[in-house]
Amino acid sequence: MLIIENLTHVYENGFKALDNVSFEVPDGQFVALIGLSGSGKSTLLRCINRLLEPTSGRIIWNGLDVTAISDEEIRYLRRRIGMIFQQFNLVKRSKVITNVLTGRLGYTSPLYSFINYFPKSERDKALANLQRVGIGSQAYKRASELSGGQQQRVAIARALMQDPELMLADEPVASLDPATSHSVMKYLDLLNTEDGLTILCSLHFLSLARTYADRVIALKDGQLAFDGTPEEIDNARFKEIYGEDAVEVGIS
Ligand SMILES: Nc1ncnc2c1ncn2[C@@H]1O[C@H](COP(=O)(O)OP(=O)(O)OP(=O)(O)O)[C@@H](O)[C@H]1O
Repeated sequence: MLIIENLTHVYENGFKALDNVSFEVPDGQFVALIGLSGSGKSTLLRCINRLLEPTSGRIIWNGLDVTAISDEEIRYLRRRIGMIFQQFNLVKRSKVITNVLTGRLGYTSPLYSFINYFPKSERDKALANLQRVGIGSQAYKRASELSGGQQQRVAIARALMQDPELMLADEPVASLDPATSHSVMKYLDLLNTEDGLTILCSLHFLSLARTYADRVIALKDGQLAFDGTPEEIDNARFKEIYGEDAVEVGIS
């Protein structure tokens, strides 16, 4: 269970990007985080794994007060929480499998990565995770040779090396075309339904949230603007979240 309690984040320049946000996510839920660009989605996701320091409020994850932990505990936290990003963040000139193996770094000796040696058990795990996201055959190509959708699946496989219990996805398909977006989203969906992985995923397109999420949380100007099922978002709610002039466009 993830509990967000009165979370506020104020950037150094004084801008309040998150304003007293509260909600709870039970284990195993697929939550889409929506809202206009600048509404605070990335800020919220980054507070959860302490890439950003919350200004006030609390985040409790599986009983652990994330807002009050030591640096040592932050390392443990980041091992248990996977994260993927809009720009994939791969080392493009390295092989796909090497990129995936770096996801295991919190677990194995740093010396392994320094000498570019990983034990067979780790390599087998990396290959299995690549197979899981449908790109086992690409393991020995350079990451730069893969398409955007494939690169994002490498990033998912890398996050899976941590055996995460929670996956944070920050606009994972915002750089991809519609068809490719589904090829990434369907694997997040698979990990959610087959492994019960809890997913918190920010998305630009509400239609993707409608297809994949159990629940939608919307932010507007850093405040919680909606929390409910995708079906509950009718035209009036849509305009509350995105503004009067907004029109829903599909991604199909
Ligand atoms: N380092 C920073 N210093 C000051 N303001 C910031 C900083 N980073 C982000 N912001 C501002 O905080 C607000 C929320 O940003 P955030 O990236 O969380 O929004 P978002 O909903 O994820 O948007 P996008 O969809 O564009 O990524 C924005 O207005 C942004 O300009």
